[in-house]
Amino acid sequence: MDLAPASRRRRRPHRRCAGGQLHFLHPGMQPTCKPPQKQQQSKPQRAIPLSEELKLQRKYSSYNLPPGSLGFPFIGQSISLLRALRSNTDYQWYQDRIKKYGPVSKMSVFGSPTVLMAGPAANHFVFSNRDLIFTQTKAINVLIGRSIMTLSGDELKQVRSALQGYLSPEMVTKYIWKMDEEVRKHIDLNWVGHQTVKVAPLAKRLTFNIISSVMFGQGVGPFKEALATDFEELVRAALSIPVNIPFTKFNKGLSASRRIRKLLRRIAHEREAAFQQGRCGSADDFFTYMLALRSEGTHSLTVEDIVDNAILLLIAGYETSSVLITFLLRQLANEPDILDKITVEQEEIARNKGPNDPLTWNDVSRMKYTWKVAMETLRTVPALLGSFRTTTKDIEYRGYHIPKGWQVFTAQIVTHLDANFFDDPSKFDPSRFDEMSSIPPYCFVPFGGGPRMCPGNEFARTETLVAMHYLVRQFRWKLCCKEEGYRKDATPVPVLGLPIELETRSPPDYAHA
Ligand code: HEM
Repeated sequence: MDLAPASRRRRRPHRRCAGGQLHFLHPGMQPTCKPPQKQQQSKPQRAIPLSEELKLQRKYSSYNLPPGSLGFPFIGQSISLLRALRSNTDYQWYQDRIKKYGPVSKMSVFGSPTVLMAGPAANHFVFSNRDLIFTQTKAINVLIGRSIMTLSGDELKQVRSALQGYLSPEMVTKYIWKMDEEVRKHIDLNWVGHQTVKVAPLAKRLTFNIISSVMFGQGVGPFKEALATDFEELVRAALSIPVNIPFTKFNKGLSASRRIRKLLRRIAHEREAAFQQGRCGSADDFFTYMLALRSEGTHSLTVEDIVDNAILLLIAGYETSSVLITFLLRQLANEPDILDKITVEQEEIARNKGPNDPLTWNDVSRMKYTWKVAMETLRTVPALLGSFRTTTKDIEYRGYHIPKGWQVFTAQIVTHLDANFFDDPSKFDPSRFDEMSSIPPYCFVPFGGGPRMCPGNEFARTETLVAMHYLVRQFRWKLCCKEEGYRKDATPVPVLGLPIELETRSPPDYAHA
């Protein structure tokens, strides 16, 4: 079976199905949860057939496994967790488990024995333990190839440092004008003159356009539409069962992956030639940046590897940021006072600029209040569920043994909504970020933490603030369906896509020239 171009080339580090998106895609911590107590280990449910459970008990007879049950073979707790995510009751689901078993419990999700860990100390452990690696779905491995997510050792260090460099504030300063240009174009085309718009798909389109314009420059111009559709297909397939039968999601994803790869490979080779002839500089696009680093000996990635990482970066970047923009707009529809304060901040920044001057890094650095509102949005609706890892050897956490090959999982929402760390946690209150130092480490983790913390956080902050600058100055909006809820798939999605009624606020004197 021809799975994918990437699959022919390389070994896969591991192929456990985690059933999630990029599960992708902070020190001196004292554990805040109580130590494990015998009475917390309530009677294990006898859902798993006796022989299986006996096998397991025999295999790990000398282990002190965490309390909890692995449930039915293969299914385990997957269905009940998925149901909780879909109905947006996952916080309660985690709380029920924590109440029953304590902050460390075993279960089985998405085909693997998994240890759920709760609390800031658990976050710290998962983010920084060297014996844990990113959990990957087989589908993601096949579709995306040998990206940073699958690397280890020196290769991982090299790629991580290259990607971090490309997404660093110094680089964002150089390409922020492209974000500005894409936001203005997007608003002119999709928002101006419309009475209602659907925010979720538009935000996705906007963040896709921004990241593809920053990473590939004009190279994808004529192919942008097709590329966006192919990426949608790829993301859908990343969550599917990896069986290559015609017309399945996975099969369509494979075809999309081949088309994306073909286009990006061509652009990469063109850039390689231009770079060798001194016709482009390292800040021009992602490929030239990576080729320039290679020529300095910083890494030794092939063009094929660079293409794999470009695909990963694009996927990691656009889905998550679009969730943040969508939920910011959703929140602001119900918070006129907060919206007014944001508008004042943005008008102040606009006052000293010409109508067509793009926003600069300095401008964005002054959008402090707007970013607090964005952080509060990420606290209450994290763009990613949390972090999944897989153990590379038997490990120990708080006296419990976790066997090699098991998954560990921490959910962001568990600390984000914990009243021990955030007063009145269900209240939307951006002022809690006035003093960042008042938030204990590893409690607010929308971008993860430790050595694998999101390298795209500055990129995400900048594009979100640029988008908010133009949207809040130009429009006011109301939710078409006041009670519209949201479900969590790989990322949170408003059930109807968040249709809003738009009202134009002021003459668009800063619209795209
Ligand atoms: C609001 C927007 C974003 C959020 C909330 C977010 C969140 C995260 C989180 C939580 C992780 C770590 C997951 C883990 O530890 O399991 C992560 C990793 C990652 N993110 Fe982001 N992210 C965002 C935007 C971006 C953007 C814009 C980019 C790129 C342009 C990006 C690129 C990456 C990459 C490459 C990784 C993997 C890092 C590694 O493997 O070491 N992210 N992200």
